[in-house]
Amino acid sequence: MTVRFALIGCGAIGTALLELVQADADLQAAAIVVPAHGMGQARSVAGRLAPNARVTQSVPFLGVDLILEAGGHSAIEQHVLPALQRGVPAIVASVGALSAHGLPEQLEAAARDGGTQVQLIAGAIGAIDALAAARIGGLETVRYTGRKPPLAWSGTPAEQGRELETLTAETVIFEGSAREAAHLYPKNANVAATVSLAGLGLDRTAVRLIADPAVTENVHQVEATGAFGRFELTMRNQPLSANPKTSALTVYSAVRALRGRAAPLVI
Ligand SMILES: NC(=O)C1=CN([C@@H]2O[C@H](COP(=O)(O)OP(=O)(O)OC[C@H]3O[C@@H](n4cnc5c(N)ncnc54)[C@H](OP(=O)(O)O)[C@@H]3O)[C@@H](O)[C@H]2O)C=CC1
Ligand SMILES: O=C([O-])CC(=O)C(=O)O
Repeated sequence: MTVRFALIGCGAIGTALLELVQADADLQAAAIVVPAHGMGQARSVAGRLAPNARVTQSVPFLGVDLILEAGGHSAIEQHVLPALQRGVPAIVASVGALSAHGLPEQLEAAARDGGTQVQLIAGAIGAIDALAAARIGGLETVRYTGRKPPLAWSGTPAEQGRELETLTAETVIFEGSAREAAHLYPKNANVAATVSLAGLGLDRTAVRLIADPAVTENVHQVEATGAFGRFELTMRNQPLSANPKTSALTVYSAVRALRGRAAPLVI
């Protein structure tokens, strides 16, 4: 069975994903969906990595079995909700978008109306299976700390009142709930949203974000306690050269989710 997918967004994740799946016999990039100003660049990526894909500004009505979103928060309302309503299943990378009040419920309603399902990928973090399972027994505390090199926070509120390029010591740039973190840092705190949605929820998950000149990786730490016991997780992820805000593991997580739709055995 060949799964024909539409890729939403053709930036760092989208391009690296196309590169990894181009030789997969049972996956076919049927469409690449981008904003008007991104059509030229997406055509050039398609020419190199997905010559049979249509480059469009909206998900085609025909010939698409699945959509994979890697376009940013705005792509959820623009492309994912309508696709779900028409019965097309979706895999979502921009999990932080679900920090908007009402959006998780809208996604659920759209998927229910379309008789389909939306999958949020684990992305740059691990142990989401353990956390979601632990929730069933009852969680007490979940803490998430995201630590990245200073320049990975450029173009974010972390720049207010400080020069990221000249930081000499680790600096806490945010402390608060996962909901606030995901809202304020849409390109850097998707993991905060993922951890909270799997665990204690967007408002009860404590988040710290740190700009640290001593690290070269994107470091994600989760500490959880509950009836299951406790765990501490540290991920030291290599950033993508095309976008240092984003870890390479996010791409692998998206590819894994995609391959899982075509594979006869899934782990
Ligand atoms: N779940 C996780 O663990 C992680 C999730 N992410 C999220 O994944 C998403 C993609 O990341 P990444 O590839 O690194 O980001 P990039 O900025 O490299 O690529 C995103 C691309 O999508 C385009 N785009 C913007 N809006 C839309 C839209 N409405 N429809 C289609 N395309 C759109 C952008 O265009 P333009 O630049 O012109 O706006 C850009 O080309 C981001 O939301 C990011 O925050 C990232 C890392 C981890
Ligand atoms: O890719 C990462 O390391 C995490 C990230 O950007 C996010 O949580 O949005």
